[in-house]
Amino acid sequence: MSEPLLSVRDLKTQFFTEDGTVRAVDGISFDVNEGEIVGLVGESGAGKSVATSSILRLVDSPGEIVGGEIEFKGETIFGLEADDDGELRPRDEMLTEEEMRKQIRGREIAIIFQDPMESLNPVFTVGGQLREFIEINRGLDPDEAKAEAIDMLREVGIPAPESRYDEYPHQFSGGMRQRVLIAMALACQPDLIIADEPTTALDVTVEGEILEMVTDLQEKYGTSFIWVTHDMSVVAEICDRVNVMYLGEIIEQAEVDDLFYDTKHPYTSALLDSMPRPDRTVDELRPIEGVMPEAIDPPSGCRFHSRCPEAREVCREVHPEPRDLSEEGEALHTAACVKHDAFDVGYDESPPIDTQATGGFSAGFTETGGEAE
Ligand SMILES: Nc1ncnc2c1ncn2[C@@H]1O[C@H](COP(=O)(O)OP(=O)(O)OP(=O)(O)O)[C@@H](O)[C@H]1O
Ligand code: NI
Repeated sequence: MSEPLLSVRDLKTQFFTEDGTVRAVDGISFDVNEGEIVGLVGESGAGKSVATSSILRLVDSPGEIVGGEIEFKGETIFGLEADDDGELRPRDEMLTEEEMRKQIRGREIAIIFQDPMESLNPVFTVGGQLREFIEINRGLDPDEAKAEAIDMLREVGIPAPESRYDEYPHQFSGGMRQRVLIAMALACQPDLIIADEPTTALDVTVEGEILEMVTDLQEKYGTSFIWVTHDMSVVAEICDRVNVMYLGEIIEQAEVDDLFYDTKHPYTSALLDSMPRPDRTVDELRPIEGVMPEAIDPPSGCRFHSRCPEAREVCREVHPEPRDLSEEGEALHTAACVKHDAFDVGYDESPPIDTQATGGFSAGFTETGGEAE
């Protein structure tokens, strides 16, 4: 197999706040291969955005990447080594801040955010901004860059691109603005586009159209994507492989069909049960019980145990690292859950525990309530 385009190993990013250390990304590993759309999925606060900004080394104080390796096309975006005194310092071959700015960000790795108005300047025309971006990054002269900008607007499905070129961002709908950002991301022909929930704010029809367009463009240009979302139906629609995040960790990683039809982590099952599906009625929808604990003080053992319907005593004690649970000859499928035999820590003998998901509390209340009446 060829080298992955991007490889992330044991990445840790923390925020040093007054209340303590927030372990926003706590040792995640995953790859992105050429031409793949890789999903990063999980509830709000799971660490998806911190993970993607770490890849571009765009973590602001009080945040810091404190460990791990990020390799992109054989170059070291992040990597530490111990010096003679045992202190960790950046490895010599780690790209400098200037190299990140000039070579990587926007050019080789582009990023698209949820809110297009963060990236578009309201006082300049859409076309002007796109043209300038192409001029600067690709060294084209203004006329060539304008022609290219119009082509790109057409490419992302903006009708009458010649006339819309001179309009301002507020004259575009949310969906059209998001298409402009995709055009901008594609304009430098990057190898990787990171999309951080770009369709979350859009209505479902517009979202569907954009996802379809992205799939087409991906095939045409062969660009790799990391697609961040909390929505499993988006994952189903466009991803080849998926990483499920919970409280700073990747708890399951698989090809999209394996994730849906051979789910191995109870959190992934819970996410899937909470999602509307054509083959289910609304009554069958089950929201995930409880709230995600704070990343500043994660639960002991498995971080999901406090909300897990299958939690046992051992889950409170053992912190599982993801393991490959695929059969021989199958694609990689990792999960971090000790209910699988591969972990061999005594799950089967361990007594079940009450959690927010087993109805431990609510069952108690209903019983007493019933008796009182
Ligand atoms: N500047 C910051 N200072 C302190 N904590 C932060 C900061 N930025 C993020 N965090 C914390 O890091 C954790 C991960 O946040 P992140 O934004 O990556 O979540 P997310 O999965 O992208 O969620 P969402 O779906 O809401 O975008 C959260 O606990 C968040 O509170
Ligand atoms: Ni986010």
